[in-house]
Amino acid sequence: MTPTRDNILKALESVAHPDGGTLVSRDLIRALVVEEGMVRFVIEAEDPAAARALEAARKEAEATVAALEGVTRVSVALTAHGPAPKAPPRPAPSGEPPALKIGRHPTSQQGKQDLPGIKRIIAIGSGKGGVGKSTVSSNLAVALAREGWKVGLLDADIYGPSQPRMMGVSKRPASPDGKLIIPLEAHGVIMISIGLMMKEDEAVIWRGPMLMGALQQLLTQVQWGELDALLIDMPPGTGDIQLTLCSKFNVTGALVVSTPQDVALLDARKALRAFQTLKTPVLGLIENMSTFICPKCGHEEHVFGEGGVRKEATRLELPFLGELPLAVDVRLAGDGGVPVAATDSPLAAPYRRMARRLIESCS
Ligand SMILES: Nc1ncnc2c1ncn2[C@@H]1O[C@H](COP(=O)(O)OP(=O)(O)OP(=O)(O)O)[C@@H](O)[C@H]1O
Repeated sequence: MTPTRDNILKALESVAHPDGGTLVSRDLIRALVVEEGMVRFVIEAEDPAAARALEAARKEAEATVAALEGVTRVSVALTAHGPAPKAPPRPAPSGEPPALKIGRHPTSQQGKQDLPGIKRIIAIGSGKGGVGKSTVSSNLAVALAREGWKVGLLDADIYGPSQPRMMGVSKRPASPDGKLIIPLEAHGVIMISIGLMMKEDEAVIWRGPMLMGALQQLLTQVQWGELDALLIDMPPGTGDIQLTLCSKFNVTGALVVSTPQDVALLDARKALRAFQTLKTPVLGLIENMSTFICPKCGHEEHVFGEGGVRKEATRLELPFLGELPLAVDVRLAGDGGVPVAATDSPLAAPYRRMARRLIESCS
């Protein structure tokens, strides 16, 4: 059997850290590479002293992996990423926001972190890309704000941050002291996007630890103020952002968006399972692109199938928050920077209903 990344990490869950927990639970395994039978990885300690204390754990990790079926060679290195106390960060010049510390590992936390002043953190995820997760996030944020909630929206979709376009903002957020980031406001929603924090031509290949550091900064360094809910537009699929968010922060719950199409539902199940594994309650399933009503003749077509997400919610005994139609005006509104939920269009109604259902279920 060829060893996989997953079964190596599983095996490493048994290797204890001298200060409690394991190498895996403390998130110290980096750069795990599996090439046929050859396995290489790094155990990254806080500082050189901690690295020395981990030598026995390194040997145990090596032996544990070497004992796995299919492993022919193992190489485990110990590194320390904080060789000397760092100088305090220089404030960014002239009110510029601090650069996201790409490459920085998240500051370790004991237990899950609350965000002061924020009553609820709600992750909006999907299994598959392109099912409308960002469209739903912006419209739901606006609809909740119209219902009287103070709402924040964090666009954490590093693969394609679309909230600046959908919410109609493009300004780089300011930071008078170079540390706290002042969020922007659009359509009654306080927002920040990972896209607004990066220079336009900055091509970044994000690795897990980089993402985690950047996400942690956006959650903790943005001056969110008092919020009834902070909605987080997650990248599609399951990955490091989901893992960091749900394991390091007290996430109230997750909403999962899917189209009724079978393939999208299959992926949505994976996202649901991942949230459940991370012990994050699923607050509801949302069906996007449920039905298409021809604006010319009024004919209704179930382009991606009918009622699939509702059925799935019933099957899994999870709340179903509603169906959202596929409509050209929803796309045009999003492309134009004014979510349809912020307008008087009849298409705002399903988002309003969804917002009311969510508020009800939270009270
Ligand atoms: N209900 C809808 N009616 C019409 N167009 C829609 C609807 N929902 C989403 N779209 C359009 O589909 C495209 C993809 O939507 P969106 O970016 O919200 O999806 P996503 O799941 O966030 O995608 P990604 O995987 O890129 O993050 C966008 O052009 C959006 O305007």
